[in-house]
Amino acid sequence: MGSQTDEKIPVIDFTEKNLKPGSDLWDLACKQIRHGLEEYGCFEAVYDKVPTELHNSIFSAAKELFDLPIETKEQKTSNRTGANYVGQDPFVPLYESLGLDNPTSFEATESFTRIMWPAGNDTFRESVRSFSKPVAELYETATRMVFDSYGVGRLYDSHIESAFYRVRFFKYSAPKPNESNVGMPTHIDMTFVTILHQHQVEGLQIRTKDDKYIAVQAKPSSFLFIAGEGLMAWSNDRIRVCEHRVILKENKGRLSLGFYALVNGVIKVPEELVDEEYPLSYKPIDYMDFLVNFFTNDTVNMVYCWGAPGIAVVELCSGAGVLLKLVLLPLKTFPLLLRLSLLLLFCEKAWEFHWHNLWIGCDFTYVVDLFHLKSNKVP
Ligand SMILES: O=C(O)CCC(=O)C(=O)O
Ligand SMILES: [Fe+2]
Repeated sequence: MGSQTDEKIPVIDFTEKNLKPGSDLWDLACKQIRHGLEEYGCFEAVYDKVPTELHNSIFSAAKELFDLPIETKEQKTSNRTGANYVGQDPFVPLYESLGLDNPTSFEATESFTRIMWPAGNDTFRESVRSFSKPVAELYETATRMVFDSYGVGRLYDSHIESAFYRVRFFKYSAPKPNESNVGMPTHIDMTFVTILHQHQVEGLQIRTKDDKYIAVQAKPSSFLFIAGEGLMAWSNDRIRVCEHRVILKENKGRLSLGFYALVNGVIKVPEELVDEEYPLSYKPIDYMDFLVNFFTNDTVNMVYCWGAPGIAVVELCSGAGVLLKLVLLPLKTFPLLLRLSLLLLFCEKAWEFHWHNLWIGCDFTYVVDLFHLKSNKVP
């Protein structure tokens, strides 16, 4: 299960000067994007508005941020849900991450920077802003193409007006000998769209429909546009939500960035996307409410697995937008009574969350029904 494949994700060249709405090149790119999103939940954008110097400066900024003491990184920086620091987590021991809201705004980046560095850090602030502006433009152009490709360009302006952006910095430490090299297990993002940008050390992998993984190369000009649950719901399930993971094969530490596009409003399936083949699948979703509910309900859902050599505990909530966590613990850690109560808790949660397609393999790799928008589904 989960072997690698040489299949290729569609690559769209955004450096092409003639890529203008209405041109043949634009129409072709729209088709390729739609194919990428429907088949893989993603496509790769080649983009030159983040030159190598900027690529290097944003990752130096990321490094400087992660080098701060944990207590500094743990401070509250935003009133929005899901921007908080995640780290020192036994479920994802190699992983650390931190979100910065409104990364194109001077005020927001200055306020974040002053919380982290009370004496100020103009280089950090300006690196974040200079990186986020062109990436926001990339998001906007690519999203216009997505809307055009479904014939709903009329809805594009209002969508962009309600967009809300966040940058999330990711850091992975190199696995120690005998430690798992899973940086982040397979999951989906609760964003509308995430644009991922890697630095030097590869690790990002995309899960295909037939349960193979495509490794995404780390190049300064490469940005991976991945569909979160929001875009999947908006498209009435035509677009596949992108399942992805991070595996650290190079035995080196790794930095990466996520540009999150969220929606400050209601996601509603456009009427053009409802037909006999795709009957309406989602009720309107107040997206911020959906995130707030998810994170504040403090859902700790455990999946318990009997049998040697261990016990798998999957927790479905964390502040990072990380939706799935896995840990292996020796069976002897759990006395019989605790095992029984975990099993009961699991059955109850499985029922509550409609995990229809849950299974756990004997090697403790697993797939849980990952989706969180179940309560918004039209029955
Ligand atoms: O590190 C990466 O490239 C991706 C991280 C990720 O998918 C996540 O934290 O949701
Ligand atoms: Fe992710």
